[in-house]
Amino acid sequence: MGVSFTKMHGLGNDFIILDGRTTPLSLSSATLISRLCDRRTGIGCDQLVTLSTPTRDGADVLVRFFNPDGSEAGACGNASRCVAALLGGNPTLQTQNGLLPTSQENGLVSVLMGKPHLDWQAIPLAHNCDTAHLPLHDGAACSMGNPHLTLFRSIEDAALLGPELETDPLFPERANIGFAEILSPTHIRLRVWERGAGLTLACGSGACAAVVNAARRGLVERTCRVTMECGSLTITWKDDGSVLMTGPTQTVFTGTLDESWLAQEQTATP
Ligand SMILES: N[C@@H](CCC[C@H](N)C(=O)O)C(=O)O
Repeated sequence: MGVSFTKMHGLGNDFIILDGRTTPLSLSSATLISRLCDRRTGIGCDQLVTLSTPTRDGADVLVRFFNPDGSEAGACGNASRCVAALLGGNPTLQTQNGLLPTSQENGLVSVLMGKPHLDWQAIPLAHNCDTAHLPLHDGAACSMGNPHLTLFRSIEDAALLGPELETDPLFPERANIGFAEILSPTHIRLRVWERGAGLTLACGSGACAAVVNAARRGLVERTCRVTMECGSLTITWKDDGSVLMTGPTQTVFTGTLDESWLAQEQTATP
């Protein structure tokens, strides 16, 4: 019997969601993940997401996020919102970055992404830097459970500068690179070169990081609309320090993975 999956997206940031809560999945190979994410020979997505039985009190589901290069990410904002929409109700998600409460209202899905990590060791950076004014294109860095650099410059620079900055030695775990244009004190236009995925149409944690990094520098207020290629998220950096992200999600289709893929899992070399 094949494995069923759901294809979803949040503002064009698209995901394969594999639900292993009833039938546990053995998805250990980075090679297989890359093959599934491939848009020509696999299903195709920006991130592959697995659901399993939670291990922490108060969580409804354990969620893991994988990039097309096979690497695992500690956070994925848009996928978190898609999982909440898929499960319905207001599930609490167990992630590498802790428990994330979710809510749904008027067709929009919110995730409380937790508090950004602003100190250089937690992002992590390779050495001590003023994380709001990095000596790298005058960017600002923070972690939303995954590392983000935000540069306040044209979104047109993303394809050119993103690849080399993702692997800059300043980021020992690589980084997601956001290009943010400040349109007004409550509106940012953003494009993100994602670690392990390249240019995507939207990045939820990148939108949170852009608002946090811009607000730290006094460029925007703590609630902002962040517009990406296919629409906008509303981000609020709350007074208690946590970041709330709200926006639309869409289920595209459900399907069943051909059994031959499971044989690949047995033979694929990580
Ligand atoms: N698209 C995501 C972020 C996915 C993970 C990222 N590429 C990483 O490696 O940290 C989002 O919506 O946050």
